Amino acid sequence: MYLVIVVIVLAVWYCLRYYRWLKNVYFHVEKLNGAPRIPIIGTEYIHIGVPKDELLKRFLRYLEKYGPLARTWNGSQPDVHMTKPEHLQVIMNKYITKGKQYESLHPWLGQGLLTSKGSKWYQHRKLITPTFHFKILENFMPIFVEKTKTLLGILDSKAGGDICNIYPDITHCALDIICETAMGVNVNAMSNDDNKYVKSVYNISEVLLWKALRPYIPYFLFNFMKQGRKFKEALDVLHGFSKDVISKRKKFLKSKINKRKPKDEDVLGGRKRLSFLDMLIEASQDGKVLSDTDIREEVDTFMFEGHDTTTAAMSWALFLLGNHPVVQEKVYDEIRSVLKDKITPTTLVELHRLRYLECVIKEALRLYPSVPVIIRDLEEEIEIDGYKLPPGTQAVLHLHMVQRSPDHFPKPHVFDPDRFLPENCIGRHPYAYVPFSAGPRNCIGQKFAMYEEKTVVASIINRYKLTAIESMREAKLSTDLILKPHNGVLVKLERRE
Ligand code: HEM
Repeated sequence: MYLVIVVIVLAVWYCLRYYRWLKNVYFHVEKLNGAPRIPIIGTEYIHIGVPKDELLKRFLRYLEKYGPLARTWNGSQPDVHMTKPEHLQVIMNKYITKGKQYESLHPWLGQGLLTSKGSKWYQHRKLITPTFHFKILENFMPIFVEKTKTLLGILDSKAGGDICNIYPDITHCALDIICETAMGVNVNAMSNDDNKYVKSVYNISEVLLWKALRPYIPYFLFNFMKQGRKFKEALDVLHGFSKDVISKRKKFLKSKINKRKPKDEDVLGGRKRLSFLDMLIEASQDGKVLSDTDIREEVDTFMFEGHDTTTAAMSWALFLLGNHPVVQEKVYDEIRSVLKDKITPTTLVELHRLRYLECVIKEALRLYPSVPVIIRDLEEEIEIDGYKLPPGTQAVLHLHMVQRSPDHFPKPHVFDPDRFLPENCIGRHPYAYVPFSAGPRNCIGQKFAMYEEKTVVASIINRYKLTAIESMREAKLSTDLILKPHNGVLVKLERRE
């Protein structure tokens, strides 16, 4: 008898919930175009069996068919895909809570800047913003230069020979740069990519993508699977490493304060500049403002956001230059006129004078944005293009599609750095080009990224003539967590002198 009552109550409760969902969510979202929804799995079937290098292409076709505002269903959860600058402008400014899909990053990054929300995000963003001031970034120039010179040494051994893939070398260089600037430690990824920390960064990114493509696997099951165990192993190494660095750094900085007259050389492992970690420890006021966990989460976030993104951006820029010899020579001429006989740029003034190179880097980020998609949680109802989107909808903002819109970029698939000459930007919609996002949650590291990219790319073009092996048409796009060239960057390198 009791069982019958329980079943009836549950059935009524379920029917009411279902009715509410139909009325408040389903009927509104179904007004948008999209593939037919199947109960329980929604439209997830559209990704099943699609290889990694086909995912983005397939989805672009979906958006071409159903866009500019299209819907998919992740079970009963609606995702609305937006492809116009006007959509991005509204969402990026009004909604600052990240989409539910970012939850897979929580075990690694916790509540760091990228993933946190509400007042915690706001306070941390306010606290951390000054550490990205260009005056502070200027102190990182010697690190960019030192790592770039090591990279050139590695590329020298590949020049004049067979076809080589420079993507792994660029990745190691970016990792060395971010480890030293974020934590003040050298992991020597360029000389030893067998390093446990470096390997764990690769492993965790790989597993995160694997899991993102399988939202139907619950976490309790995932933890017992091979991929789940690999994730846990990598996580232990990464957290262990950053905790260890933080505690050593704290002790060191404390002992420095206690010394009456610290020598300059003591400040940072023989260097005067401070790493992001040192600045966070200073701002933490002995745990009153930032706890040790807060600090670790922010440092891990810099590690995650600050190396794969710049690697992809530098690699795509080099790939495009390798495909466009006339543009490459124009960049080379500019570099020679700014650097004269120097191997690498060493000051911000020199970087600012590399204006045409900046246009190249911007155009590369237009065609191949490192972060092709951003997701926001619509916490309140919104009306967009005449459609009512209920609270809880995930707004999926397709930067790569917006940036290839013929309405804003004539011949959008053609590589043309002149689009970014100041006179050609006049009148362009401010949200037609947003590789670093826009609004309150834009990329805090965009200046850092631009300085790093300019230093590395200028130095490579200054030393070698690059010929790309794959054309733009041939190159396959791999949507790991970021947009990468599926086969790496295959080139022939020829020393210029
Ligand atoms: C070419 C290189 C880069 C690109 C294209 C890029 C792009 C982006 C984008 C699109 C976002 C917004 C993500 C979202 O809303 O989901 C973002 C956020 C962020 N980026 Fe970058 N990024 C780059 C480099 C960097 C670097 C070098 C750092 C740090 C050293 C960094 C740190 C961050 C952080 C902390 C956030 C979160 C900011 C917040 O929510 O307040 N990024 N980035």
